[in-house]
Amino acid sequence: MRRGVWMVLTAAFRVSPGLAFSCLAETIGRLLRAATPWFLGLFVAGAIAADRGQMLVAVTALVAVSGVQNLLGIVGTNARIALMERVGFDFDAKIAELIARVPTLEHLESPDYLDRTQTLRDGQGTLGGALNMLLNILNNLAFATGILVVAATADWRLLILAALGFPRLLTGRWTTRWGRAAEEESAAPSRLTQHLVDLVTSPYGGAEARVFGLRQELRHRVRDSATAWQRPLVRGARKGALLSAGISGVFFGAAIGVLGWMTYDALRGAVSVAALVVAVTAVRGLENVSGILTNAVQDTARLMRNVSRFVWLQDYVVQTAGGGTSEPPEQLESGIRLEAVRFRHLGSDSDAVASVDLDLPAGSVVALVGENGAGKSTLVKLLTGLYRPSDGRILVDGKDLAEFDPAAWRSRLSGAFQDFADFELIAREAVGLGDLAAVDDEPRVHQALRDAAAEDVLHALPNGLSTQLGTTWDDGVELSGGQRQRLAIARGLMRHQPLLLVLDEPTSALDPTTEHELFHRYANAAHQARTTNAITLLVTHRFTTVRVADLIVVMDSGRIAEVGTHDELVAAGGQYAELYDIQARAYRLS
Ligand SMILES: Nc1ncnc2c1ncn2[C@@H]1O[C@H](COP(=O)(O)OP(=O)(O)OP(=O)(O)O)[C@@H](O)[C@H]1O
Repeated sequence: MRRGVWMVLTAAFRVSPGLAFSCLAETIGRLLRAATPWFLGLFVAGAIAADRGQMLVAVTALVAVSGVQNLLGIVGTNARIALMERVGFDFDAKIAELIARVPTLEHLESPDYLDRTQTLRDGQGTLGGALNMLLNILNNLAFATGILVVAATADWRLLILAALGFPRLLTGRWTTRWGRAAEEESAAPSRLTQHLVDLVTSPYGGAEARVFGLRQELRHRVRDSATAWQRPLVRGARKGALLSAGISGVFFGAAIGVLGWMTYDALRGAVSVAALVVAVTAVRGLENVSGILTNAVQDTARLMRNVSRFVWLQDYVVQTAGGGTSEPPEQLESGIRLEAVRFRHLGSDSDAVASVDLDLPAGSVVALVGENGAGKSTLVKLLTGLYRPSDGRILVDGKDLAEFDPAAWRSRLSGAFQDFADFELIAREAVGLGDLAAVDDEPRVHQALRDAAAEDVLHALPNGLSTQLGTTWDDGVELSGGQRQRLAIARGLMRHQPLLLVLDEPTSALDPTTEHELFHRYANAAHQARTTNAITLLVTHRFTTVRVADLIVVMDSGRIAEVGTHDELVAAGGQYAELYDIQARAYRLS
């Protein structure tokens, strides 16, 4: 809890010390407001004693308190709004930075992680809101403390009234529990109402509703589910209101008793009239004290819920962000070797990659084939450092991949993936981002487009490389799935001389002939550029496109089923030969 509060406070003072101090103006204003009964008492005492000086001082103080409190309120509120926004942005930036700092991808596939980060992202504003809550708590506590001090100095009996509000503090928990139970009870009907409303208002559902004459029926169902949704909430709110009214009744009953007792003492001269005036004017404030404390407890719990998600993300990043510090080699000497590499996805009960031993020689073109779910993409993610092996080692020129700085290793990779990112930027950037340093280098971008056989995509763009992609933007154009994929491939070919070029089914949206042609291009380019000793790894489940690879690796259920050249594997008559034959025949038939 302390860490959360400290985090919000330090963020506020770091983002803008001036605004952070200005927020305290509101708190001072609340303290002044709490002192109002005391000045009123001073005024009445002056009036009784016919002390004009005291009356003047008291009136001046009352007017000043009211004016200054308003002024401080305005300064504080404006500062609070500006600061909330800035703290919110500061946390947004931190969340994005923290998420990006995790070098692997496993977390992005974990339901628990996704649930938590989704809530965190949904509630990004609420981290700015956490500051708001903190300031509310501070201001309200300042008022409560002020009014308690004023009451205690006026007459001890007023503290009985303050104490009588405390049942509210205890019953606050019941109200929260009722509220939560009501929310749970109404969650399903609420979703149903939303679903029915969507059905009626969406073009597809709307069409069926009309064709099948369901409009009347759906209207009744919406009404019934909306009633079922609201009923528990209304019931919960009514119970809470009744309880609160009961506590207020007890409080005001006691207040009448205490004030009557004090009036009796005042008539006897045992209590000053000033104290009586303070008591009368402080009653309302004293009733609020318990409400303020109840809210403070509830707001603190909400604040901690918001901040604790951020603290969780920070801790998670610290736990997972480890990695080596070594630099990868400039050029591969022997290649990459996998030794008994095993990987299991979080929450899965079987290995996606099971004890794989494999040599990828430097300078080779390797094709990784296998049926859906064989483990190809998982192996690629292990090689690119996006997953860490559950067991075993990946050696790059004999050195464990885990020893390399993850960012340095990734800077020496290049590739295109089946789940490619769809950058809605101008075309030059959408390709050039493959090598950030060359993002504005048009000749390089053109070369990458040529290498990816994507020149024809460029011809389809009205403003060439300056065309905005994505129709949600002004003058943006929409490309087909295949065109977008070719731009992604071009992006993957931007980086010069990577140590490992991975093409993980980047051609899945293309027809087999184009894929075949593209792979020939890559293989030729890789063979010509052998001086760099880079490994080109092409992943596909189309066996017919991989003949030219130096090495074909067949995966099956997470294991290496076969390794060899096309001729060797065909001669072996195993899985590759069989599947190659089936696919080649199907291809010839089509
Ligand atoms: N995020 C994940 N969580 C749990 N299991 C996963 C996850 N991703 C993949 N798997 C499982 O791991 C196994 C290997 O998947 P992988 O994506 O590596 O296969 P693949 O050979 O690339 O398949 P495809 O050709 O369909 O792309 C499959 O059984 C798959 O269901």
